[in-house]
Amino acid sequence: MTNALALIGLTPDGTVPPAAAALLAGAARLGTPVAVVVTGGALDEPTISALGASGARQVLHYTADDLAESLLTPVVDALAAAVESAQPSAVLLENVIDGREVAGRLAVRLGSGMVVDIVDIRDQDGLPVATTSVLGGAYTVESVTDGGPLIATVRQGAIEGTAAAVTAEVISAALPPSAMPSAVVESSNDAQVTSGRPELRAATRVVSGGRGLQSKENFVLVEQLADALGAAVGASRAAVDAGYVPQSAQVGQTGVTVSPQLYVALGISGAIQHRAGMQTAKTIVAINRDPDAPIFDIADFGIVGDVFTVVPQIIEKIGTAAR
Ligand SMILES: Cc1cc2nc3c(=O)[nH]c(=O)nc-3n(C[C@H](O)[C@H](O)[C@H](O)COP(=O)(O)OP(=O)(O)OC[C@H]3O[C@@H](n4cnc5c(N)ncnc54)[C@H](O)[C@@H]3O)c2cc1C
Repeated sequence: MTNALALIGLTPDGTVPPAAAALLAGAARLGTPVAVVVTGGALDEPTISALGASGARQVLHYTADDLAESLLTPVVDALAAAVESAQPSAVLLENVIDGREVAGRLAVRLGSGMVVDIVDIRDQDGLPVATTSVLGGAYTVESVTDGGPLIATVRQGAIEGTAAAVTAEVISAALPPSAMPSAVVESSNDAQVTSGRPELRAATRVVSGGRGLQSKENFVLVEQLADALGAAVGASRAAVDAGYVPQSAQVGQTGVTVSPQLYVALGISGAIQHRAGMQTAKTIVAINRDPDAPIFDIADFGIVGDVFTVVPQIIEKIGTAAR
């Protein structure tokens, strides 16, 4: 059986991130799931167990002395070494900035095909077939590669299910200093986390607000519903441009792409550029006072009404149900 690699970037405190399960589930559809982990030091037992619990049959663990200083180059080196030893049919990475950069550099090194932001992956007669959702979700595209492994970045939340839990076999190797040119990190500061809410891209529930909220003060209603649901807060570009929320919350073509289990759109018309970032959500709920708003074309549940009347009632009901 062929191997399929999943690059697992550990969290700053050394634990296995939630995204690992989806990457390994995708890899398991193609063959034997193999996790590739790059660290500056040893891997501890809980991390190895967690990788096995997420389905990694094998863990290819590379240590790199210059990992903290060399911007991503050691990770590309590690994946190139892993591809050489495991001869996989595919390499899956998270669709985040680092993941896309590593994927691109690896594809150039290997002369392989690369697809970004895939929403599904399957095996067809031993060939990995990756699916992307394009043009605002109006079309799906299936891609294969005709040489080398398929390199793909996977949209968070898009691949459902998990690989069977196993006991992972660990193979460790030290990476020699990279022969490739690399940018060098001279100093860095941790970003301040100012919210206890889930991170937007990885959230299983997202509540987004649009121009229909009418002001920054009113946008608190979106945050209240998000908190009642344990959801992340998103926004349309019109809401961002109007200054209701920072740009980091923008969902859509020029913002972030999300694929949560639940997406609630409040006072959002559903322009194609917004849909491009949320159309693959599993369940879409829209509240809009215009019955002809295009968001209702893709909503699973729609409420025609004023957000300032409907949303407080929903929050109240959620509170009652929780009591
Ligand atoms: C190149 C390009 C890239 C873009 N990228 C993005 C992107 O990444 N993300 C994005 O979102 N947009 C993007 N846009 C903008 C996009 O075209 C729309 O302009 C934007 O999505 C509209 O935001 P909105 O739905 O909040 O506002 P509107 O279109 O103004 O809709 C507001 C909605 O709120 C409803 N409403 C008003 N008051 C209430 C109320 N009290 N209760 C209930 N409903 C109410 C109205 O009926 C209306 O449907 C992009 C545009 C371009 C050209």
